[in-house]
Amino acid sequence: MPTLPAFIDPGQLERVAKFLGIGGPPKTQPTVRIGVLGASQVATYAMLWPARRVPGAEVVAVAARDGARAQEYAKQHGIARSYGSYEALLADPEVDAVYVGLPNGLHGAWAAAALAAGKHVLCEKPFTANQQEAIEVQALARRKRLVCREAFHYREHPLMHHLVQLLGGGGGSSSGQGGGSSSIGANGGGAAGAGGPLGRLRSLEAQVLIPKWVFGGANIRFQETLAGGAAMDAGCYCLHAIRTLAAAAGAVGLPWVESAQAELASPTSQVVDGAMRGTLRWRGGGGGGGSGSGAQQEDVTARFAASLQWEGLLPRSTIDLEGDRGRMHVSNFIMPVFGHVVRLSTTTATTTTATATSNNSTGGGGTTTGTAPAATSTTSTTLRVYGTGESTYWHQLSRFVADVRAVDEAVDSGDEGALLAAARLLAADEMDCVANMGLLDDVYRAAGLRPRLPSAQAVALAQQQQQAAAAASKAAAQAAGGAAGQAEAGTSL
Ligand SMILES: NC(=O)C1=CN([C@@H]2O[C@H](COP(=O)(O)OP(=O)(O)OC[C@H]3O[C@@H](n4cnc5c(N)ncnc54)[C@H](OP(=O)(O)O)[C@@H]3O)[C@@H](O)[C@H]2O)C=CC1
Ligand SMILES: O=C1OC[C@@H](O)[C@H](O)[C@H]1O
Repeated sequence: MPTLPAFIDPGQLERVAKFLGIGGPPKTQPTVRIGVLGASQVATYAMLWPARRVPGAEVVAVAARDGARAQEYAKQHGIARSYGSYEALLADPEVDAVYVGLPNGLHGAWAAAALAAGKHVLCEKPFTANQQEAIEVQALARRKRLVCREAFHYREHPLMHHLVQLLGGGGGSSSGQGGGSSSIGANGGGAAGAGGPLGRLRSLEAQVLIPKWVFGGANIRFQETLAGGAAMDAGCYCLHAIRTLAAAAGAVGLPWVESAQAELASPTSQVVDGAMRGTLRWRGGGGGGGSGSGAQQEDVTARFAASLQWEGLLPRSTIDLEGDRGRMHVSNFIMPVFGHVVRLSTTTATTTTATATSNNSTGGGGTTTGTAPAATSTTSTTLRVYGTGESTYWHQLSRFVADVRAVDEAVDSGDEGALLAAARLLAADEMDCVANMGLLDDVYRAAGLRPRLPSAQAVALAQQQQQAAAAASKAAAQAAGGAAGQAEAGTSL
């Protein structure tokens, strides 16, 4: 039997097969019937492939702006119904939930239209064009008692659950050191208390860098009227991961944006960022960091870097955390199923029990026992966390379907406890989306750019600007013509 080279993970083929939606249990549970807006590639891998393997999820319809393309896509993927407009899909009574995989500037409008039609929504990231739009869409979801979730698929993967548990210090090694164990541990594995094995969290850094060869200049990510920009596309992951991990480690409340710097995608646009970096800060406080000590804590800082014009060869997504007892590096947190690494290094001040024999003034012998700092030792652990080997999208869809069912059942039953649980579930999505979009707005402001606009507003603004520019150039031409005429008249006198 041939052996695989050591650098090839033997589970990888199986994970790739799962990513492609191959295999899986028979579908026996009641189904959430999903409609997809946009006959796109992202819909294929983020929704259609996982739906083949998620019990209770079924894609029943697709809509594209062009009916023939929708039909072709439906045929290719075995989808029962296709529509030539998004409105037509939303009018389908046999669709329970809608996946919005459209350009950023259209997310809010189509999520709202889907909610108004009584459908639950899974909306691609970033949730909307800006925070105001997020507030409005989520308020509608709350009123309609429908799930409306931003598709941060990475957060549902066992890797992210593991990191959250690790930083929260839940469960794990009784050694209190965490890093010393051979495995970080599926159950958290960290020290009980602040920041887990890292100790009190001091700083975090998240990077999502997309090589410049990946998207051409015409891509939606560079379009002003589609709410493009690197912070929107890649930065939203950074901000979300930073918020999630800092909260797990005990940082209280929302950070503020201390500074941000944008690189414009093209010299002709004063709006679209090709790259964005910045710094966030949480004010430390008594008891922050989860220690419960009540002592004054230092601030926590976070840096992020997002790019759509990175010089590197392959996409890169990393998280680095530093606490007062160690540091952690996580690679490929967005697409962990294709390989990722968590490297944890903890430094422990070891103490020894020193026993000394001395003579005291009475001449009798005495023994003094005490502890003295002896040395520090650093332990590094590297591991991968794949869980069952399912993709981030599979985990996302599984949870979405479960939550849609829970909310529908609560509403149908009218049971008070179930309704309360459902309201909490909707509130969690609302707070999360609104907070992330608020940070994105602040990042743009700190970088001297304006927050993005929903497409309808952006198009109207672009038209106004064009009209104003045309009027100004006409006026200038007239003024120049008038001046030339006067000059001519002057010379002829
Ligand atoms: N979760 C993830 O892993 C990923 C998420 N995304 C997110 O998904 C969204 C879509 O990105 P991506 O798939 O790259 O985008 P695409 O350029 O592929 O567009 C997606 C779909 O949007 C529809 N669309 C509607 N109006 C327009 C318009 N005016 N211009 C262009 N397209 C339009 C098209 O659907 P049609 O013509 O068929 O109606 C198209 O198929 C973004 O918000 C992005 O952030 C993207 C990639 C990965
Ligand atoms: O996962 C992703 O990777 C590349 C990005 O440009 C994309 O929008 C994102 O969701």
